[in-house]
Amino acid sequence: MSYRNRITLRDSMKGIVEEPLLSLVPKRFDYIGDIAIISIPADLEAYRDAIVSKILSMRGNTRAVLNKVSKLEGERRVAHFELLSGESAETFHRENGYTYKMDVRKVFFNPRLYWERARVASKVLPGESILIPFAGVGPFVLPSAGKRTTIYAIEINPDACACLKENIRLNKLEGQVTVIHGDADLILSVPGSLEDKGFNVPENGFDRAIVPTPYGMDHFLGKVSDLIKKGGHIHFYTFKTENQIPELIEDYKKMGLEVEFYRRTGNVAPGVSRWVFDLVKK
Ligand SMILES: C[S@@+](CC[C@H](N)C(=O)[O-])C[C@H]1O[C@@H](n2cnc3c(N)ncnc32)[C@H](O)[C@@H]1O
Repeated sequence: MSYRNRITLRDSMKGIVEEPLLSLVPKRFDYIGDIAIISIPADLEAYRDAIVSKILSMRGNTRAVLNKVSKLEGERRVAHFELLSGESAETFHRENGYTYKMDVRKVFFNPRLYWERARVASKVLPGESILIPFAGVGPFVLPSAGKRTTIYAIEINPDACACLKENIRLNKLEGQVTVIHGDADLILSVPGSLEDKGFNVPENGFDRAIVPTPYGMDHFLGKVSDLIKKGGHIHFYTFKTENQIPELIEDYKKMGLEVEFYRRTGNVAPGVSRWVFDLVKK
């Protein structure tokens, strides 16, 4: 969860870091489990130890501090981190009632999306069969499986895949989730490959798909839509500027997908946001 107390990290560094450098101190940072994650600008190099000490004093059980030194990279969407304090980047994170084990340096996980994941899970109905490509360590998988559904999850990063399997076990959801390690784009392109890999594809299609699409993979929506039954739901994530949205809604309509709801779920670059579209197949 993000550190959102009234006293920000920047406030608490007043008197230690002087202006104009003080304005470079991030106001907020994230926690994944007991690991604090910050991005310290290069100009604050001389103050790194002081910043780490301050972070460690802010929450008693902080076991490690990681400095994010690159943006999310590659198809695995993993950033480079420096370990500024502590022994390892392995942690247990609690979100929406489920426990996630992960090594923050090897997998993608964004703790700021906890509310959005709870929102999507609240739409899931018992008995549904649900396709979740780009599953990561399972933050969309576990809450959906917890509703007595059948989940089919695909993930390309072997480390994320191993964590996902471990998290299914940790949360006692074995038997409800089939996990495939592989390229979802490739798997969905070859007819019959889902069945070959152990997925029990329902005759009329899946009831629902949750698609936390990586950047640049919007073409994936057509492939998913082909696998969803009429009246079924797709929660589709995409990166767009606000002025692209009206045209996108028209495109979805032309694909036979009704937009039931959409909203911004975070900013990723100046002017560009992550949006979610709740779509219904007509
Ligand atoms: C934006 S992250 C979302 C992860 C997870 N759903 C979450 O919300 O934390 C995208 C995930 O898709 C995986 N990925 C990227 N390309 C993929 C592909 N072609 N097939 C399957 N998984 C892929 C990445 O390894 C990463 O875990």
